[in-house]
Amino acid sequence: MNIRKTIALVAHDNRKPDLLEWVDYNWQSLQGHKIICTGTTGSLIQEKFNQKLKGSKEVGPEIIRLKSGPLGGDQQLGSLICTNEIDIMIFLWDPMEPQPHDVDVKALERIAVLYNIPYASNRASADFLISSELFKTGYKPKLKDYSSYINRKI
Ligand SMILES: O=C(CO)COP(=O)(O)O
Repeated sequence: MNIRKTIALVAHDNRKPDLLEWVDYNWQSLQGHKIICTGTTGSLIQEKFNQKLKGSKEVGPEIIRLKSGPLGGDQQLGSLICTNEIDIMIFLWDPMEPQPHDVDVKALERIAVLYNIPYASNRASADFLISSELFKTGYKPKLKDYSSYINRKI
């Protein structure tokens, strides 16, 4: 990944206030990067940047909104991870409430682990991630070699 990173930001409804507070605190560190969100999270983060930059000449980060999570947004995000288009994911999922698309959530988490992208699922991890020296530099996650699986005899 380059210095300019593509960062996925996603939160379930009960965790959106947490994520917005985190963005509010870290918005300057997010400037210059590209942000990809599921639909509703993306609208709220866009609003947050509009608020932060109101009356300033500075422009906010590019924010791309996918579909809302339950409507396929998690799957779209997983697909972007498979094609190496996401460098980092911060996904504050709700540990207290089942979601209609729990299977999609699980699939997204699995793909994030499979592709070894830095992934934070709570605020403390997100804090460590954004304050890491590696956040400011290029970094290449090491990928496991799956060639023996791909070339297996069937
Ligand atoms: O459900 C989500 C992630 O699983 C988030 O979707 P929204 O950002 O559209 O609320």
